[in-house]
Amino acid sequence: MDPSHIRNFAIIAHIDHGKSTLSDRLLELTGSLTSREMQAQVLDAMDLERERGITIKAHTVRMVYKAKDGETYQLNLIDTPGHVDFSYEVSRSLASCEGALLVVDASQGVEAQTLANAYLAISNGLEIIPIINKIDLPSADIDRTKEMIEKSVGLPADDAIPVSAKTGQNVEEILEAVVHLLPHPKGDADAPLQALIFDSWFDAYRGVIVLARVINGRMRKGQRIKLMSNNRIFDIESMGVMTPKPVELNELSAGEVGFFVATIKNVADTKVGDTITDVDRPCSEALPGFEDIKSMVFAGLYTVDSHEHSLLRDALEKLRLNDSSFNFEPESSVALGFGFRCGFLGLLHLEIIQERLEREYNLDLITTAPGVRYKITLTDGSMVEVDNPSRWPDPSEIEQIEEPVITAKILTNEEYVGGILKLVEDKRGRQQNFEYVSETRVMLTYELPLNEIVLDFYDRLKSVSRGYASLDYHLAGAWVSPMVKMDILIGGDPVDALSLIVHRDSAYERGKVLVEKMRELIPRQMFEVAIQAAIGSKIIARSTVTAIRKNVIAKCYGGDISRKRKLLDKQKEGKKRMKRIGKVDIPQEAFLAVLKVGEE
Ligand SMILES: Nc1nc2c(ncn2[C@@H]2O[C@H](COP(=O)(O)OP(=O)(O)OP(=O)(O)O)[C@@H](O)[C@H]2O)c(=O)[nH]1
Repeated sequence: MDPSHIRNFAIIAHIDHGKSTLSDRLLELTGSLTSREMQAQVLDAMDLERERGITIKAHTVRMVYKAKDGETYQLNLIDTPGHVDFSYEVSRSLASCEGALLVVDASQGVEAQTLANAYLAISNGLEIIPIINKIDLPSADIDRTKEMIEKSVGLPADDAIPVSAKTGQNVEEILEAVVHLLPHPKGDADAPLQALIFDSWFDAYRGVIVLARVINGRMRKGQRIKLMSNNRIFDIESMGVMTPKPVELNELSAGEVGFFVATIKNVADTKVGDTITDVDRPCSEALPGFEDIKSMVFAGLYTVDSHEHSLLRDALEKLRLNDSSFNFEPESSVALGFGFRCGFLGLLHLEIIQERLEREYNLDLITTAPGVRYKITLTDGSMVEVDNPSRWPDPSEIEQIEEPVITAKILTNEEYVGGILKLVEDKRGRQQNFEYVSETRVMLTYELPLNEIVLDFYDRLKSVSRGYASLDYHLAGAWVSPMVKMDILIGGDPVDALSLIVHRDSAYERGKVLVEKMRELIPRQMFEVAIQAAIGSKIIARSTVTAIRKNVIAKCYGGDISRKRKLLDKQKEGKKRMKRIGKVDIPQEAFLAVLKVGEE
């Protein structure tokens, strides 16, 4: 199609501001969907996405729109994931667009991810149309929202379009604005092929499916293509667009967006951000902005039942086919047996993988405390990267430790600033900026060690702000910090899976709270159990689970048999979620108790 009649755009928003609802409404208006098909929100296809109300994978839909000027346009809506863990994917989806709709909830106003996403769009050179959504709500305040868009995002808001994605009010105006305000793509269809991969996944029936934006040249069925980051060569077997149903095509040319299936076996070969070119007539250089995304958060995954270990490996392999940003390698623990050390983009990513393993593969899992990767310079001058406490070098061999640091932007109401400042100081944060973005809203910019964020930061931020704070972060560098390895001993034996890396100055406090928490979580046994926290050979905290005196069944003395049965069943149920370590049964929660340490 003639590029002057193509518009490629994304919808960006803070979580829950109505991106999916608006996308559905646009599809409906352009006749891409009948209202019968609208029952479920189609863009959030996976069950898990729907249940959690978040969009995990980016998708793209082609719509055909007959505008009021009588012309017919091809509108490609590129859906972007909304969460910080996936910000690289967001930035690549944006790089395949010329414009973006910035959706802001009129009752909430601008939030941290509104800003983060708006800045990503601006830095990718996109034209932005502000959309003020949810105007049907009684608490909607259009003027205030406009003011926030101008003041904090720095975009003119006079032309912002007030809509209700729920009732459909004013939504058609958005389509007109897309056609008239957003620039059309400018590629050259006769140049050598240059296309950007902005998503890929594994489909059980079709193999690896890649979403790409053709920047220059043409992509054709049967074409032999090369991926520029790894020089791998594949043949395009089929291609097309989602409408949102897949429709096969023979060609996509400069400016267009679509999917293709090639002879690709492994989704890890198709890296988001990579450039596709033609083998016989290659382009001279790759598109800018390619990054190999690295895991930021690491945790061990083990099955409660050690016989299920190979099932876990199969499940991880299958999940990895679909998600190249997640990786794993075998590890073993004296306490937990054989398991896997896994790397994730962030905490939400970890939770998603863990939940899918439990739900789709029916596995009962133990996750060890999530941590980060440290760069350690040893006294002999060599350097190692350590993300697993069990590989922590002997302190006498450590010269210097560097920990990853993020820049966090927290947007909140004035009245919660006090509580949040205390929290970020507690978490070793260093203030970079403190700024009023409106009369009552404050934007705090802090540098914080990532290690402190993966523990319990989100939950505590939510509780000190009663939910009125939003957070966005990106990796900013590293600090040299005196980190130490803290071991937990149960009944005198160190439990390797409970070890964690903490800052030296908070080790005592952490240790104290942790052994106390563990004491509450570990059920009483027939004997006394000591719980100790230690740094090296030095015990820094201790608590004791006292022994049970009576047999539980004795309580049912004289009772009828069904009560006794019930009690035994209940005990069995309890046992299932326990892991026996040495002589002691430790419940699953105890392994995550380290996460709760910061809570009052
Ligand atoms: N009253 C009202 N509710 C809306 C409107 N638009 C969306 N909602 C509701 O707001 C909630 C969030 O909407 P979604 O469309 O799922 O939000 P989202 O931004 O896609 O969320 P993520 O995919 O999680 O980023 C849902 O309960 C919607 O029904 C609107 O115009 N008015």
